[in-house]
Amino acid sequence: MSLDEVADKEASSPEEIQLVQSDAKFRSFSPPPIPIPAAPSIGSLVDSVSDERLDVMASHQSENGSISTASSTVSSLESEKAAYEFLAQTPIKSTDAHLVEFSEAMRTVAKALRRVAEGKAAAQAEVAEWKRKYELEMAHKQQNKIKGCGSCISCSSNDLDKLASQLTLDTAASDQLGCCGKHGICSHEVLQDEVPGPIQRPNHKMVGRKASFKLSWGCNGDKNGQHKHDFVSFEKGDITTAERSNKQILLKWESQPQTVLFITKPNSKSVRVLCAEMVRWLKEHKNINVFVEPRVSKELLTEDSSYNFIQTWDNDEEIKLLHTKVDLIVTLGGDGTVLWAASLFKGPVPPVVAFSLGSLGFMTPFPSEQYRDCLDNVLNGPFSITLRNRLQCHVIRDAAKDELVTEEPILVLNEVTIDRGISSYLTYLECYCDSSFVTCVQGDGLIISTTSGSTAYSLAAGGSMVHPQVPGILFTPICPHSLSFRPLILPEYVTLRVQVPYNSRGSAWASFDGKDRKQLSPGDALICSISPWPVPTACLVDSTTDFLRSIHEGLHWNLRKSQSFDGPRD
Ligand SMILES: NC(=O)c1ccc[n+]([C@@H]2O[C@H](COP(=O)([O-])OP(=O)(O)OC[C@H]3O[C@@H](n4cnc5c(N)ncnc54)[C@H](O)[C@@H]3O)[C@@H](O)[C@H]2O)c1
Ligand SMILES: Nc1ncnc2c1ncn2[C@@H]1O[C@H](COP(=O)(O)OP(=O)(O)OP(=O)(O)O)[C@@H](O)[C@H]1O
Repeated sequence: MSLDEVADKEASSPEEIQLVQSDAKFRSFSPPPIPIPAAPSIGSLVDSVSDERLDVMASHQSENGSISTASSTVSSLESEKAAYEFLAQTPIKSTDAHLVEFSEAMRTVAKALRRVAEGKAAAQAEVAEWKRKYELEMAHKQQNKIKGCGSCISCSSNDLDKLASQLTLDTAASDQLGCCGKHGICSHEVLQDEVPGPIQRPNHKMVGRKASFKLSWGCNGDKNGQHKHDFVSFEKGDITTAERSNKQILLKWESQPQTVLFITKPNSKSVRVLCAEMVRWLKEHKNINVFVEPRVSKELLTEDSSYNFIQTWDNDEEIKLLHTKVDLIVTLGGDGTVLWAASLFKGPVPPVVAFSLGSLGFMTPFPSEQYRDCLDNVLNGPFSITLRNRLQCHVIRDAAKDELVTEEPILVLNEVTIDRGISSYLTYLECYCDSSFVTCVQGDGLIISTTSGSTAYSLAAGGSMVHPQVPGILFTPICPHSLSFRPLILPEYVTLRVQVPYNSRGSAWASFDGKDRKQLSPGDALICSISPWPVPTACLVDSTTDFLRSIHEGLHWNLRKSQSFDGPRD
């Protein structure tokens, strides 16, 4: 008699039959099978009930409040009846235990596979970064072989080799150690004599060599200050802060900038008019080559065919090469236009001069009415910049964890938001920082923000405002359903992993600078770290003055009428 037959015999009520049948069905699908002999005697049947099964039964009994009953049931197992009763009454519970055990084992395997996939993404990012460093170094050496370091008087080739060999640090700043490493950062590394553009328009003027520039770090506004990478000295075993990190960064052209890219807010008449005026002024008064977006090119040419000097692009491949052609980006719009401009560059970004034609303008300090003076100052240089870090975000799909190539990383200047989308359930997210568990988010979602983005969505969700030059990553919950979930600011060198657990009730949605919603299903993860490609934005005055001005004027930060002198005093 098979176990099912035994059970069938004992199960007399329809409910019991159902239970026993479903148990049999489960058993046939359950991968770790309960050892069941084909035609057992009652003795072997009892023997075949594993220790685990007894444990389950014992715990089942103790759960029901009678440990003593459990032991008496164990002893009575020796009787046939008790065995049948046990099988009839507990099959689902015991099989469930196996199923739970099995599914937990599967989850562990899945987790391990996902970790591998995530490690792969991080490794790919690292490999890309090392490749870039290597290519920069090779290009740099090549250039030096050809013509030496003409622009940096005090740099010798020995220094160069020494500096090149120091290219071991991970930070974006240290990446840029080059022939000007002692005194600043040279842009030679990203310059090319010839631009391998895929499609050259016949009537378009070829864009010349990109202008080179140098970055230097001033100290407390001292514009002649020197750039140093070592913020900490530990001579003679004593740790001291050698340099303050909050230095103003200056950009000084070493050759005249020749090409400007315009990025403009769509559907705005005032922007269109201003763009047409600025483009003509730059061409006629500064002899600058101008690139515009295809939409703007159409608009300008429809308006006046004499704009035939402007250049544009036809496809994404050409966008990828823009950074090799463009010396400067001019944006006309609000913060959203700066975000849009940054999103076009998946690698290095030329300096951005942002004119304010929006309502807030945290990242758009230049007044559009004075564009001539502003552009004159920037084209002549030197000018202060804010080096705004971006976050690179990799989405790791649970379903694609075995595939070699993961989805392209997405770069954000403000933040990546993981929220509940249209779902009305709480978002449930597991968060890790490097390999340490951070927390589980249960609420509307989570914002992982750059310090530039600290005044945007993160601020609205209760995060702190942080000077954009501070190297950090903000970790800000959105409406957490917990009283103690305060926002965090983490150091810029960490890698964050946000995972939708398998037992989440629904999907989460990731959006990048408020765009490109991507669904994250249970098992999917998002990995974020600081990108090696910051966005250098030109300052009207300097980084700190511009930042404070934007929070005063844009947000009316801490605006309160002053208390009058007239009243009680100490
Ligand atoms: N509740 C909120 O505050 C909320 C909600 C969704 C998105 N956002 C923000 O909107 C950004 C997208 O901007 P958009 O212009 O494309 O969308 P949008 O047109 O909806 O404008 C969003 C507003 O955020 C401001 N803003 C953008 N970046 C900022 C920054 N770094 N500092 C201060 N203010 C900033 C813009 O000036 C604008 O007023 C997202 O990155 C996100 O930070 C905010
Ligand atoms: N060149 C562009 N192409 C496509 N979309 C753009 C472009 N520039 C800006 N946008 C989009 O247009 C929207 C509005 O832009 P922006 O924030 O600059 O203007 P605004 O809303 O008038 O300014 P503010 O937000 O300061 O009031 C943003 O969502 C942005 O992504």
